[in-house]
Amino acid sequence: MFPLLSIAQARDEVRRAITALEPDDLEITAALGRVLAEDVTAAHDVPPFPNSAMDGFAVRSGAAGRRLPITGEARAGRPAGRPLPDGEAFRISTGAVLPEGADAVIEVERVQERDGALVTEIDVDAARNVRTAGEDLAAGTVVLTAGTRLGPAELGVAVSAGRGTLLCGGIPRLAVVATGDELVDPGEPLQPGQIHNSNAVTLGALAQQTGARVFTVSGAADTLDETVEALGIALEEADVLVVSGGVSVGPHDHVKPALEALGVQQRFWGVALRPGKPTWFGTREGRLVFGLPGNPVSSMVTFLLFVRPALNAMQGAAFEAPRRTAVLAERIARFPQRDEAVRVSLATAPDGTLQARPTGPQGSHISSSMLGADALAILEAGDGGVEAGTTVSVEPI
Ligand SMILES: Nc1nc2c(c(=O)[nH]1)N[C@H]1C(S)=C(S)[C@@H](COP(=O)(O)OP(=O)(O)OC[C@H]3O[C@@H](n4cnc5c(N)ncnc54)[C@H](O)[C@@H]3O)O[C@H]1N2
Ligand code: MOO
Repeated sequence: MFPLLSIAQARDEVRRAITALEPDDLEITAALGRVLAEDVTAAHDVPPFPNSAMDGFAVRSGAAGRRLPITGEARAGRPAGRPLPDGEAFRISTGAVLPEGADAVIEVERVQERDGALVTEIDVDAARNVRTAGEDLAAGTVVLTAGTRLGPAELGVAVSAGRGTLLCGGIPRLAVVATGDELVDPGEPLQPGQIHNSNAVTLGALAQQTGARVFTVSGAADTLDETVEALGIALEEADVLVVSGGVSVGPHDHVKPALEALGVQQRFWGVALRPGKPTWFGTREGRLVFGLPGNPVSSMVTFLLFVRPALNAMQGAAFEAPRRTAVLAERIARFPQRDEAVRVSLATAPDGTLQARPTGPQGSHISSSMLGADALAILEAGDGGVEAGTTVSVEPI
């Protein structure tokens, strides 16, 4: 396993092995959660025309107390069709085109209406209740950039900008194989020595959350033959294969020899990271294979640090989310040999600083330490501890 790579070196190895997937041209209703593979430019001004922000009357600006005959109407989708003559008012609905000749809208509740005319109750300044063309999105400007993950708001902006389809990064096809004789499916009773296979569920869920299509989740017993068979089947279809467990140095750890037998080329094995030391990474013809340590926290942390960036980049998004800094709310003992990814919850202190508080005991088997974790605080290896009040680097989960 030696020499151990640093987290950054291991990530560089992963980054180098990635090829972005072929993009898909998608109907916009099918693009939620996908990564934009092109810049989106506003095809026209949004709003496309000056319009009213209120139900009321289109008028020329002027002092209170004017009497203006109501001689036309502009409704949403049905413009008045002629300019507003001086000294008159057009009835207007919210969102209707402001007629030429008008420069303001007076709300219906600010006028007295009698005998086909209105009397203004207030001074009306120019531009009152008028939404100008392009005030939201100006024609020709880039409103969304390639690499953006598309949520409901992004889809709405793209539609307003004139788009009905979007070019989106491809979806990685991902397989999870959990290895170990001790594993039992969720909800099944446990016999002596058995545990529930939680990693298959957490890793599949993390992959789905990162935009991958998890097409198979399977298990393999601790024999070389069965491991080769399960990994071989998964590799047929997968862009990314995630294997849980069996990557350490035990006599029943068959993942590495199995991958070797399947022609997967090792890129690294071993990272100076706690939890996650025995993390393994290899490739076969552009397919990525991650062997993640079996401890439940180790597998989640190494997924977040290595697999998630790869999935993001394959879809055309940034490889890593930018790190932030936070102030430690409690002292943390340091680990002498490896950098440590401490699960922390984040909160903003009254003075505005971001505070990071460990989620509790940090053993790699304490799956509950992932509950309520907002980020991984990356602490450098060393002696002693990192005191409360120290600024540390955190990676959002
Ligand atoms: N002699 C040494 N032993 C170990 C070393 C070492 O350097 N020298 N490293 C330790 C570290 S660190 C880790 S992490 C683990 C990783 O081992 P494996 O990846 O081979 O994982 P397993 O041995 O298969 O399992 C470890 C642990 O996790 C539980 N597990 C496994 N799969 C699942 C699953 N799908 N769902 C839930 N829990 C799972 C398993 O029962 C074990 O308790 O190795 C150390 N040993
Ligand atoms: O590196 Mo292991 O993942 O400490 O528990």
